[in-house]
Order: sequence, then structure tokens, then C-alpha cells
Amino acid sequence: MHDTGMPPRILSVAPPPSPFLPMRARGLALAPRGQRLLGPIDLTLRAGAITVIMGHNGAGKSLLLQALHGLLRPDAGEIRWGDLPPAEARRGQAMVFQSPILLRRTVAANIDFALRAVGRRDVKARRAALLAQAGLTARATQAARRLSGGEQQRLALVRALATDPRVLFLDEPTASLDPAATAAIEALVRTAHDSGIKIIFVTHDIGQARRLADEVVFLQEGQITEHTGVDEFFQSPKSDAARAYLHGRLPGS
Ligand SMILES: Nc1ncnc2c1ncn2[C@@H]1O[C@H](COP(=O)(O)OP(=O)(O)OP(=O)(O)O)[C@@H](O)[C@H]1O
Repeated sequence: MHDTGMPPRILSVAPPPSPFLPMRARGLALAPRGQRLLGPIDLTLRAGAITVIMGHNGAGKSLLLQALHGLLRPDAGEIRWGDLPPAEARRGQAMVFQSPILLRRTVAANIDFALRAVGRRDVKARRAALLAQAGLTARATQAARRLSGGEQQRLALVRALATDPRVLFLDEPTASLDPAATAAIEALVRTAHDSGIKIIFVTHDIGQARRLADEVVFLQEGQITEHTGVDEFFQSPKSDAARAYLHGRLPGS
């Protein structure tokens, strides 16, 4: 475990205060049936920085993301989002997965469902804004599952934003998308960040990490081996595992 309290790369604009941040995980561990998969992890994430979690296949990135989001209950340790009670913190978070999970309904209905879930009254106006943001206005009445992969992911992302999250998790959101579709997702993520949403994402796309992230959390065998600014990570990775990862080698090789 390393460097739990580091500041993010110097940002040109001070981040707005958020009741959700900093996020502090202490002694976090996942060990189903006694098999240690993650941790112990100490990690502090602050407002303002876009955080990318990287590491070899099987390093524990998805597990960490799901634990931070509250989808997996830790076997040890605790996670605190600011000073918020866990249930309140959870309500302010949303997650987008590699394979979009969409309702068997129209594009518009998928967004409406999320808006109603958080009690929005201005459903029509907000839906129109989100569809426009995703470039899906002309597809509003189509079946969501008939959209292309890139369109589905844009829909999944704006549907997550429909819940007005303060923290947005993304697990390899562009893993199966072409460069143009990837750029569209990255633009949406950047806009979300600029509106004050904390972004925490997992990717194997090194270019994407460089384009989007301010800081890198690098995992190896369920442990954080580096937590550092993105430039520092890519220019001079400290751990053997990170060097191997960046050179396309398996850990330990
Ligand atoms: N419920 C589970 N029970 C047992 N092992 C699990 C469980 N979930 C995940 N694992 C194991 O934990 C390890 C970490 O899984 P995780 O999905 O977090 O990896 P990852 O870093 O996201 O990998 P990838 O880059 O391949 O997506 C893997 O070895 C995986 O097989």
C-alpha cells in the first residue's frame, strides 16, 4: 500500500467542495470464503482529480470499484465518503459497466426510468437535455437494445447522469468501442467532471488514461503498489509490476 494521502496533479481551478469527498478507505479487504482477493487497502481520493485504476488482468480493479461503490460488502475495513452515512453516500453514486445494462424499452424510457427513480419532476425537459448531450435525440423512440454498441454506452452514461450523481464509476466503458465512439464517451466523461462530478474509472487503454486522468491507482494482486499523478506514473513507474504493465509484459516477467 502506498501514498494514501497524495494530492492530485495541480489543477488550474480549485475543485468545488463536496460532501462526498475525500473518500477514505482504511484496511479495506475482500476475502470470500477466506480467499484474499483484495487488500488490505488504504486509499484516499480527493475532489477535483479524475482517478484511473489500472493493473494487469485479475489485479482486482473491478473488485475495488465495486467495493467503493458499495456493490460488494468488505470483509474487513471501512470506506467513508466525506462524513456521509453510507446509505446517503450510495444515493449520490452511479456506475457504468463495460457492457451496458439497458431496459428492454425505448431509449427515452430508459432515461425516464432513472429520472423518476430520483424523483425528478421535469422529466421531459431533463430527458431532452440528456438525449441531446448523448447525441441520441433522433433515436428517442427506438428500442434501446437495437442501438449500436457505442450508442448503447452513451445512453448508459447519460442514464447514469440522470440520477445527478456526485461520484461516477466507470468500469472499462470503452473496451469494445471504436475510436470515434470512445472519443464520444470521453467527451461525456470530461463534461461530467467539469460539472463537479468525481470520476473514478478502470481502463486498459493507456491513451485514454493519459487523456482523461489526473492520478493513477495501480493494483497488483489486490494491493495498491502506486498512487501517483498521471504524468509521473507514465514517465517513471515505481513498481516492477507497473513497468511490466506499461511495456506489455505479464507481472513478474
Ligand atoms: N466472487 C468471486 N469469487 C472468487 N474470485 C473472484 C470473485 N470475483 C472476482 N474474483 C477473482 O478476483 C480477482 C480480481 O478480479 P477483478 O475482476 O477485480 O480483476 P480485474 O483487475 O478487474 O481484471 P480484468 O482486467 O481482467 O477485468 C480475479 O482473479 C478474479 O477471478
